[in-house]
Amino acid sequence: MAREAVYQQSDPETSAAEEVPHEPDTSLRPRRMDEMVGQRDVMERLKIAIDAAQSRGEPLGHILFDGPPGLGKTTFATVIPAEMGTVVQMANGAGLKAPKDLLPYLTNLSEGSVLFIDEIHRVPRAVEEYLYTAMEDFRIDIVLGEGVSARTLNYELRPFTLIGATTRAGMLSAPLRDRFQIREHLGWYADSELCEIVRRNSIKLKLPVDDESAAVIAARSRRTPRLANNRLLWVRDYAQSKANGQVSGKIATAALDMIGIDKMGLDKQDRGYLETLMRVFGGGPAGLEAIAHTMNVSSDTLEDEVEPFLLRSELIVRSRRGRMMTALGYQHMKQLPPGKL
Ligand SMILES: Nc1ncnc2c1ncn2[C@@H]1O[C@H](COP(=O)(O)OP(=O)(O)OP(=O)(O)O)[C@@H](O)[C@H]1O
Ligand SMILES: [Mg+2]
Repeated sequence: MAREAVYQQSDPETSAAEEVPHEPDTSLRPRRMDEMVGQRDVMERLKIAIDAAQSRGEPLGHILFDGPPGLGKTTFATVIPAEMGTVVQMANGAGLKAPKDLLPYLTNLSEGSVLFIDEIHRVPRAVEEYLYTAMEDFRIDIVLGEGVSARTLNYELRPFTLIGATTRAGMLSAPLRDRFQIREHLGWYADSELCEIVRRNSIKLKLPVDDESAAVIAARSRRTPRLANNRLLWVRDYAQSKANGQVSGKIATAALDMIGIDKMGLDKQDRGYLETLMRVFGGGPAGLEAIAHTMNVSSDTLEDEVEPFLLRSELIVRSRRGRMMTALGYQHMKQLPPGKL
């Protein structure tokens, strides 16, 4: 498939902060559970739940996935219905502004089918309340009209499974969170798992990639499958244009260096964050909003996409007073901490 055509199909709601376009989710995204790599514990628990639901002939319990972007929440939400042999409707929390926006999805449900709500933390409270009875009793009560002429209509729904995904589990209200029988946190991937993803996808892309190149790409993918795919696609372009389509460790390194992805996998935006915190705020503590304003990006982008990995890698810490560089952060940026000059 032509590169352009592939990119047009990529997920429109995910941010395009990367230097390279988003990966063609539709072609590299696993379609079945056994095509997925890693997240073994999560997978095992889900398989048990699916097995049990199928043998009882009941719909699967509602499932909530949380974790940083690109770790497989949407992928799980698409492979689970495939395993169950059922259909899935995809909605986004940001699009469900009023209760009426929820209705077409709920009334379209077939028995045992799945409704996936991405970014479920963005569902407003007024809509969320309709989800409570839908999830618990497979019923919705709609109020029509206003004041004395208002009447309530009760709709019976077909038993279904709600799958919610969020990067911000903390923003979910307790009543909503508690209505999910299964809650799974998706964590970062091991380098060996990313290597395996790169290896499998290079086969799909018909691009021979040796172990060394796969290791370079994996090590620079911030423990995130989406980034591993993006990096792999860029390495493919680079190799096709500069090395007759032959990928080696050296070629992969040169390709990723060229788009500003360093040895740890940090991209320009990640380093821009560290740079800002170091130079403008003297290493911190600095507030998220202040850093976001200075960098001219949204604080949501920083909080969802940039900070989790920097925190995990201990390049920054978060305290009540704000974000601060760590000694490791300074070391990575090849700078001395203030006071050591
Ligand atoms: N376990 C996995 N095995 C193989 N590939 C994976 C796995 N998880 C994710 N991927 C790949 O990474 C891509 C991004 O994953 P996905 O869209 O599921 O992330 P997400 O958690 O929904 O991210 P976001 O929070 O941005 O919506 C997928 O299209 C798929 O190609
Ligand atoms: Mg997603």
